[in-house]
Amino acid sequence: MDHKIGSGARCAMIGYGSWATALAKVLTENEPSIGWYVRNPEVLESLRDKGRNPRYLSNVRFDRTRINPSDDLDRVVSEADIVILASPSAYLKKTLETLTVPLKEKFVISAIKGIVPDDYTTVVEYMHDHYDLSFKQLGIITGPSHAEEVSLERLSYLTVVCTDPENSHTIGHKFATEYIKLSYSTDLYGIEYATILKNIYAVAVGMAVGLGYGDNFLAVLISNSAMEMARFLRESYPDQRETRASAYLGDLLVTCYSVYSRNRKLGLLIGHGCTVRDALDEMTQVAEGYFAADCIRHINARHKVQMPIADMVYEVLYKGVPVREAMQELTTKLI
Ligand SMILES: NC(=O)C1=CN([C@@H]2O[C@H](COP(=O)(O)OP(=O)(O)OC[C@H]3O[C@@H](n4cnc5c(N)ncnc54)[C@H](OP(=O)(O)O)[C@@H]3O)[C@@H](O)[C@H]2O)C=CC1
Ligand SMILES: O=C(CO)COP(=O)(O)O
Repeated sequence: MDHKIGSGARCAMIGYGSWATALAKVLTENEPSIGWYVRNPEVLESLRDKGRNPRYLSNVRFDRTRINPSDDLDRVVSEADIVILASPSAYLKKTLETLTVPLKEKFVISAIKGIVPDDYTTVVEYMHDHYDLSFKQLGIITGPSHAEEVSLERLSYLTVVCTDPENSHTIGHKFATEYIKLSYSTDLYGIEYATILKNIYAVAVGMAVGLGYGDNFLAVLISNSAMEMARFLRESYPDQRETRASAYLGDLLVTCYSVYSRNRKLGLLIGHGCTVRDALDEMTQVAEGYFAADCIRHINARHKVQMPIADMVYEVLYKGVPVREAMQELTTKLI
């Protein structure tokens, strides 16, 4: 396979949470038809009969002639050229467990912002290692983009990352609408880790807000988070990259500030005094930062990058350190 994507390449969405639903909406603005793997019978029936996902972003109405929802993963994948992974990272393995057809001839795009737990690898690394895919047939779609705003057609920027810029542009054209603008990059490693780290920092910001810290401190916490992210990328995988671009800094900012952010909400609940267990139980959507805090700690044991903010989040989430004490200690390490 030469890994060149043709403009007529057919897309399949894997997952039916809020991000999968938002991306499917965007794709169907341009694509005559997309495949869609939906495991949940209630969601499947509703998408087929009413063109609506009853569980996530139920405000979105799909043109039913443009979606092909199915609970047959093999069929959905067989009929596609581009497979878009959009389930939470923690359920990726479970989501793909019924797949028996090979992915070797496909282009696989991750829309996931998390680490595969237990494996301690990013989604791109996981697909490369376990499905024998070349990095040339793997990509990312990301950016500061809450599903809720995308569903309301509020202007958002997405970045497509592939090793081959021509492939990025072919994919990007499929997502370009009046309310979605595209950027492109080849920094697979840096952007994927940025999407993971920003979730941990948003948990830290939520904690600080919940504890009663003000805007002045939040600005310091977020600017230090941006530096910590850049330091991790520089020291773990040096490359020419502009970490102030929207796929890095922009995504960090939106996740730290937006009321839609699930990671910020998790931190907020803990800052307000919930136990970690109660806060997780309270969440109705996935906060990837919870899993990422543990995974990054594990991965960073190799790189030994100074990460006081990620360490603080880990200590609170996994070691039972009281959040007020941990945040107080962190304040002595920020500049
Ligand atoms: N939401 C957003 O704005 C954005 C999200 N992302 C990323 O997209 C990815 C998906 O997140 P998002 O769509 O928001 O998640 P949601 O919380 O909206 O949806 C979670 C999905 O996971 C499924 N799920 C829950 N528990 C299990 C389980 N035990 N086994 C299998 N599947 C399960 C849910 O199915 P069910 O309802 O049946 O339980 C649902 O389809 C994440 O990596 C996130 O970081 C990226 C950009 C923006
Ligand atoms: O990645 C996101 C926005 O760009 C979504 O962040 P949350 O998962 O914290 O809601």
